[in-house]
Amino acid sequence: MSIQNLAQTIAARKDADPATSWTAKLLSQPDKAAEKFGEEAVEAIIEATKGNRRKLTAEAADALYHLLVMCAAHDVTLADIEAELEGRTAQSGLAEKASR
Ligand SMILES: N=c1c2ncn([C@@H]3O[C@H](COP(=O)(O)OP(=O)(O)OP(=O)(O)O)[C@@H](O)[C@H]3O)c2ncn1[C@@H]1O[C@H](COP(=O)(O)O)[C@@H](O)[C@H]1O
Repeated sequence: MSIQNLAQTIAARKDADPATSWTAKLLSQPDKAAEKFGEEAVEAIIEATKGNRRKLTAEAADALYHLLVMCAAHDVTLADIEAELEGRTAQSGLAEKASR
């Protein structure tokens, strides 16, 4: 699944029943969403330091999913994040030209 499709799926869970959807449950509990992102990020770090590529891939997917849920719980969308990244690309381009 693409990150864009995952973000869309998460956004669509805002009106879902927290009893049947883990995503809806986290969206209704922003602090829990943040806690889960922290846990998954630490698990990804552990696998990275162990050099376990397969487990790092799985933990990175968990961390990415929970990062998007945490952001969605605060109405920060993937488009917002992409716009932030785009702004940095433009800035670094300017900095590169200025340093020439
Ligand atoms: N990508 C995910 C995803 N990744 C992880 N999880 C859930 O996150 C929960 C917590 O993960 P953990 O790794 O902590 O699970 P755990 O059982 O505690 O295991 P460990 O901590 O021991 O590793 C589990 O219930 C997982 O199923 C996810 N739940 C949903 N999605 C996506 O979200 C969509 C919507 O799903 P619902 O949440 O069911 O609406 C799905 O179609 C998926 O695309």
